[in-house]
Amino acid sequence: MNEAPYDIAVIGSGPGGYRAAILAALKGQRVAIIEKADWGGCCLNRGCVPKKDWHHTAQLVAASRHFAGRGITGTLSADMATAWMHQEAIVANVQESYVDYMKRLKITTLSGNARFDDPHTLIVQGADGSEQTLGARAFVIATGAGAQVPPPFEALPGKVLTSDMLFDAPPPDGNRVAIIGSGVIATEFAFIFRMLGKEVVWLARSEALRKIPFSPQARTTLKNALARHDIALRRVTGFASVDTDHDGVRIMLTDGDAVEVDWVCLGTGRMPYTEGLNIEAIGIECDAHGFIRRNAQLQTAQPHIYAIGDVASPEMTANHALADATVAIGNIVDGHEQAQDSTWVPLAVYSAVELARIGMDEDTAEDEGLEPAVGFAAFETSPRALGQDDTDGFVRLIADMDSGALLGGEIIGAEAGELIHLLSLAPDRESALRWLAAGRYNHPARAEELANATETLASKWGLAGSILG
Ligand SMILES: Cc1cc2nc3c(=O)[nH]c(=O)nc-3n(C[C@H](O)[C@H](O)[C@H](O)COP(=O)(O)OP(=O)(O)OC[C@H]3O[C@@H](n4cnc5c(N)ncnc54)[C@H](O)[C@@H]3O)c2cc1C
Ligand SMILES: NC(=O)c1ccc[n+]([C@@H]2O[C@H](COP(=O)([O-])OP(=O)(O)OC[C@H]3O[C@@H](n4cnc5c(N)ncnc54)[C@H](O)[C@@H]3O)[C@@H](O)[C@H]2O)c1
Repeated sequence: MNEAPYDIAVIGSGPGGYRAAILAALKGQRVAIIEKADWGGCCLNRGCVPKKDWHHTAQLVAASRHFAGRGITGTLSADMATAWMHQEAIVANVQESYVDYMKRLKITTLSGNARFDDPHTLIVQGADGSEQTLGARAFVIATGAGAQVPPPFEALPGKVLTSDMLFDAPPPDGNRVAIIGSGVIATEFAFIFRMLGKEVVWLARSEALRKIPFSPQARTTLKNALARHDIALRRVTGFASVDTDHDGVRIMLTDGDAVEVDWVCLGTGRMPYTEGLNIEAIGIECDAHGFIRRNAQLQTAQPHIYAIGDVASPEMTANHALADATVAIGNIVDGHEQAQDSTWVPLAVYSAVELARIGMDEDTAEDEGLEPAVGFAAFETSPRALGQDDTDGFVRLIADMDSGALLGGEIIGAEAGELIHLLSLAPDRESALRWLAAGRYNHPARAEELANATETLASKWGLAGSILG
C-alpha cells in the first residue's frame, strides 16, 4: 500500500464516476478516481457531448427550410469533416474543465487500469506497466459499456464503424452511409448524418425506438419529422453477409437484396464493461447480460462496493449514471439507505424531433392498478413555437385519477430535452401537477404548454380540486 486508504475510490471517469467523485469530494471525502482511457468516459468523448454538438449543427441545417419565408436568402450546406473538428474542440474544452475541477477539489486522479486485488485494495496499472496499490473504505465501479458488433458485421476502420470509432478518428470519405439498428443511436444518427449531407440507408429489424415506451403520437411525430428530410427506416429480416473492398461495403440481406454503401455506422447495442476488473475473485457477479448485480441501494455482493451507470444499469444513459452517482454517494457518505428509482430519471432522444419522457406510461400505470388520465397540449398553437416555425410535438402529462399525482410525462418537440427537467424537479409526485399549474411562467415560452396540459387534466378529467387547489 502506498499511502493511507482513501475514503472512496472510483473506477471510471464517465458521467457516473466523475459525478460520484465530485459529490464525494464536496462532502469532504478523500477521493481517488482512476481512468484507463479518456477522462470523461463515453459520454464526453464518444457519446452525449459530441453527439449533441452534431445534433445542433443538424438542427441549424434542418431549420434552413424555413429561411426563405423569413426573408433569409442564401444556401446552406454542411460538411461532416468540419463538424467532426468542431466536436473535437468542444470535447477538449469540456475535458480540460472536468480535470481542472477535480484538481481544485483535491481529488487524486490516476491514469491507469484498475483491478481488485482484494475487496479493499485496487491495483492500478499505468500505461508503462508500472503498478501501484490503493486502499479505500468504499469503492464505486463506474466502468461503463462498449459497443457491441454482432455478426456478420466486423468493425473495420474507414468502412464499418461503431459509434465509438466514429468519434475516434475523422469520418471516412464517401457520401453513402448505411446505419444499422433501430435504437437510440441509429435514430439519432440517421437524422444527423442526413443533415450533414450524407445519403442515409437506414436498415433495422424492428421499428425505431421499440424498447422505449413512447406513445403512438410520439412515434408518428418522429416518423413524420424524419420523412420531411427523406429519412425512413427500412425494416429487414436480417443481415446475411458483409463484404468490404476499396469501393465500399456490400451488405447482403437475408431476403436476398444487396445494399451498397461507402461506409457503415453500427447502432447495434452496447455491452457492460467489466473486463480485467477481477470482480469475480471478490465475489461480485454479473447477470446473464453482463451487468454487475446490485441491490436497489446500488451495492454489489460486497456492501462497500457500489456499481453505477452503464456497467450495472440496463437503461444505459448518462442521466441514469448521474442519478446513480447521487444515490450511491448519499448512501456511502451520509449513511442513507436510498433506493434508486430509475423510472424517475428523464430520457431524451435527439433526432429530427426531440423526444423526452419520464415516469410511467399509461400501460405501466394500469398494470400497477392505477387509473391514468392524460393531459395534452400541442405546440401547434404555442406562440413561441409558431414564431420559431417549429410546431411539431406536444406535452402529455399522465396523472392518477384518484390522487391527482403525476405518474409520468412525455414532451415531444424542440427543447424537449430541456423542458423535461420541469417534471423531474418537482418536490414530490403528489404535488407536482399543482406545482406546475401554479408556476410563474415566462411568456411566450414552450414551457407554458406544461401548465396548459395541467389545465386539460383539471377540466377534462375533473382533477381541478387536486391540481388547481
Ligand atoms: C453515440 C452515443 C450517444 C449518447 N448520447 C447520450 C445522450 O444524449 N444522453 C444520455 O443520457 N446518454 C447518452 N449516451 C449514453 C451515455 O454516453 C452513457 O450512458 C454514459 O456514458 C455512461 O456513463 P458511465 O459513467 O456509466 O460510463 P462511461 O461513460 O462509459 O465511462 C466509463 C469509463 O470507465 C473507464 N474504465 C473502464 N474500465 C476501467 C478500469 N478497469 N480501470 C480504469 N478505468 C476504467 C473507461 O475507460 C471509461 O472512460 C450516448 C452513448 C453513445 C454511445
Ligand atoms: N440519448 C440517449 O440517451 C442515448 C443516445 C445514444 C445511446 N444511448 C444508449 O446507448 C445504448 C446503446 O444504444 P444503441 O442504439 O446502440 O442500442 P439499443 O439497444 O437501443 O439498440 C440496438 C439495436 O441493435 C439491433 N441489433 C441488436 N443485435 C442485432 C443483430 N445481431 N443484428 C442486427 N441488429 C441488431 C437491435 O434490434 C436494436 O435495433 C442504449 O442503451 C442507449 O440508451 C442513449
